[in-house]
Amino acid sequence: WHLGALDRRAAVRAGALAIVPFARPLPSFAAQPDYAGAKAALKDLIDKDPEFGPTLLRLAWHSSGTYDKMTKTGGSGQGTIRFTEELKHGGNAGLDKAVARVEPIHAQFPSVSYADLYTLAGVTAIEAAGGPKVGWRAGRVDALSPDAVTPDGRLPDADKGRPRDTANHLRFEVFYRMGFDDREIVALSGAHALGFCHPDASGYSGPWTPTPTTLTNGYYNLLLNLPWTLKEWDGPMQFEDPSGKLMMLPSDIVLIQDNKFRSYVKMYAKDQALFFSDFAAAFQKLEELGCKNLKTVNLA
Ligand code: HEM
Repeated sequence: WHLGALDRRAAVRAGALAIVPFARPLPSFAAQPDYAGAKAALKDLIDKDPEFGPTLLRLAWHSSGTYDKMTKTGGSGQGTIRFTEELKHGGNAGLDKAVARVEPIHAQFPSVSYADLYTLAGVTAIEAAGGPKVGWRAGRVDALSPDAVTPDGRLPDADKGRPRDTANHLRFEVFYRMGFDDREIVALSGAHALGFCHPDASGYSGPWTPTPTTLTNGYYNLLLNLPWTLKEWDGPMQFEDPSGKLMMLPSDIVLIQDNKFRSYVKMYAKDQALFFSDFAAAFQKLEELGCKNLKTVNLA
């Protein structure tokens, strides 16, 4: 069915343009979600409370760290960590507070999905802590019901008993399941340069480094150079430095007990730039596991 030029003009005059078959689809006037605005609001939240930055980073990681490459389930893509069903998973203790503090930002930018917002919070926190710029792409679509929540047990436990069991857990049950290798496990663990363990969340206590709001390769240097001993207390098994102020989880200490992990710890302890570039690549991979059709957007 083809209209000649004259018929086409007649059709336009008759107001029938929309049914002319060769008319192009009308451009969409729906506003692009304001990702830059959302990022600025997240940055503002962190600037006002720098110790909350690491908690947001942990939120981003736990929202992504449920991915299973075999079944292609889990991952950050559907924003499911906001559901009580997922927040009550053992590993997510304390993250209800982080979800609650992101809520007003979602209310301010409702067209940015929760899934995008949580991962954006992670990369914003890394940058705010002086870390590398991590690539971030938009387009995650929130699940509307908790049906997409994956079973509890996909996030790492900090202690599986013997060091070899903890190492096997990190490798086979958690990080290889997501598609990471040993080098990436050690690079990602460097995030523990930031933040604290909270007795009312995980039960563990204290910061890993003396500068918990600044990302450096200090975590690796402390692991290698301090004499870590068992902390004597009523809480779960953790290690402390001679001052008693810094801590390591059994899953951190495993990174110097296992020879393969240890070689990467040494590598990053010597070279902060290499840590930053490996960390940025691994974190972008993490936050995009299982996500489809992501697109680069302007964040400036
Ligand atoms: C290797 C396995 C890991 C284990 C067993 C582990 C375990 C933990 C535990 C028990 C806490 C304390 C939570 C609390 O009490 O508030 C914590 C905090 C944290 N984790 Fe991990 N983690 C692991 C890997 C990672 C990764 C891959 C990242 C990010 C790339 C990460 C980032 C953080 C951050 C930033 C905090 C501090 C949170 C805060 O200050 O509120 N962790 N982790």
